Amino acid sequence: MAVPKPAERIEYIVEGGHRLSGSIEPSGNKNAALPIIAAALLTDQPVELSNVPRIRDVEALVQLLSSLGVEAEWTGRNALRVHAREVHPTDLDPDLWSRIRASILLAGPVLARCGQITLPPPGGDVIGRRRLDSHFLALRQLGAEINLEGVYNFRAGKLVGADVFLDEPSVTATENAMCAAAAAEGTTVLRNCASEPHVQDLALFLVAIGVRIEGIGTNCMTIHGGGQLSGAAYRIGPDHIEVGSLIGLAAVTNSEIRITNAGVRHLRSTLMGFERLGIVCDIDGDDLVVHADQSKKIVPDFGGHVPKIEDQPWPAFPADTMSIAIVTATQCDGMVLMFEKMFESRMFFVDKLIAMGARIVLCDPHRAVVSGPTQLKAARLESPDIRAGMAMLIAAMGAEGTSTINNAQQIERGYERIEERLNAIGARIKRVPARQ
Ligand SMILES: CC(=O)N[C@H]1[C@@H](OP(=O)(O)OP(=O)(O)OC[C@H]2O[C@@H](n3ccc(=O)[nH]c3=O)[C@H](O)[C@@H]2O)O[C@H](CO)[C@@H](O)[C@@H]1O
Ligand SMILES: C=C(OP(=O)(O)O)C(=O)O
Repeated sequence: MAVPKPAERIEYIVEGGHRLSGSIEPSGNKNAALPIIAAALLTDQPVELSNVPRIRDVEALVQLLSSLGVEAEWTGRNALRVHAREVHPTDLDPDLWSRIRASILLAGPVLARCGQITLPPPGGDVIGRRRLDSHFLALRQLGAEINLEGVYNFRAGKLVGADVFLDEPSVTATENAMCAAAAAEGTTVLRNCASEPHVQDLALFLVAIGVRIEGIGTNCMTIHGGGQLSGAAYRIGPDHIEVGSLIGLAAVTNSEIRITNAGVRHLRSTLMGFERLGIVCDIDGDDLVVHADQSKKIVPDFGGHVPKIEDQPWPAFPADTMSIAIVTATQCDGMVLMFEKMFESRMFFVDKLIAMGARIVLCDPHRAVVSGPTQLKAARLESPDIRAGMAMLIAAMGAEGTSTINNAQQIERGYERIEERLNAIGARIKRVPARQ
């Protein structure tokens, strides 16, 4: 699958009102695959990755690796071999580098490996200001000199371990710092760091190539750097955001589905969020079963007060599941406050749900009150970002009539062959090139 040029737009035509049934397995975690592929540059030995989601962001990162002179080849549908025998961080194509957020994840590994890299500002979802200050703060403390005039230039004669306190638990800043610390001489303590499942996955990958790390899964990691790094075979964990999306989808379409190999140990906050909406899943080994007969009654707070679902850094409810929870709440009985604390533009897509018949009051950029249930009606939609796009796809599948979702290539940045996989369990989605 080639990375789309910006003009290559995809449209989904979605027939609403069909129930789904059967089993579906989530893909590997996008936000784990990206830093792990980047971290494969820390070693000059081959790395074999499996369960790699074959999505647009990953394909774009693989292209970035090739532009650095790194061998990266698909050895199976979801298997990627990366061999960074050499890394040449020169003449980088700004267009390619600014297409995805994850390009910034190469800063730590390439700096560690080559002593310098000059990056164009990264791209990614337009969901509010996306500060990089925590990346700069951490890499500077590990010995990097950083010049930020126009492009971002990172240099380091030698990276040296340090006691780093992040100004916020930024996911990608933690990941960059972990990679730099893995190569830095001595011990690094990373305090106030992120601990999302993808951060843990990256840590386990670093361990697999020979880095000693304590505190994985907590907000304080100790990384013993500077050792010889090897190659490894590593399997990427399931995408808990995709699992959350499938729960929402099943609830909105009144479907019974089994989500296989769902990685249930990372789902507590997600399940708790959906339980507040009256959606209870059964855990069966590592599978999750969403039954069709959900009460979908919003559970009020003690004393009958309006409850809220709010996102926060891990282990709280994930920011990337918020849009999915909002569309799900439109089909639930009662009132709930959705509080998106992390991004200031992620909630604006609710105007599309309102146009479809949802009762939502957007109080400010961070808070929306949803009152349900309401029957959604088909509409012509446009996806602004990965998760809002998925939320629209869910809305369209639960709506009366046939909807069109334009800009659906955004959804494909994060979800692999989603129309094919959902059609296999009963959805009616047609994927077509967008009419210009
Ligand atoms: C490639 C990748 O991995 N992208 C993920 C990564 O982005 P990314 O690493 O860019 O996100 P960050 O963790 O840096 O921060 C996300 C936003 O939350 C804010 N913030 C963060 C921590 C905090 O305690 N308080 C706070 O308000 C930040 O200022 C920022 O606006 O993490 C985000 C938050 O889980 C996810 O939405 C993105 O999908
Ligand atoms: C915001 C997301 O991705 P990115 O950080 O790559 O833009 C996401 O995965 O929802």
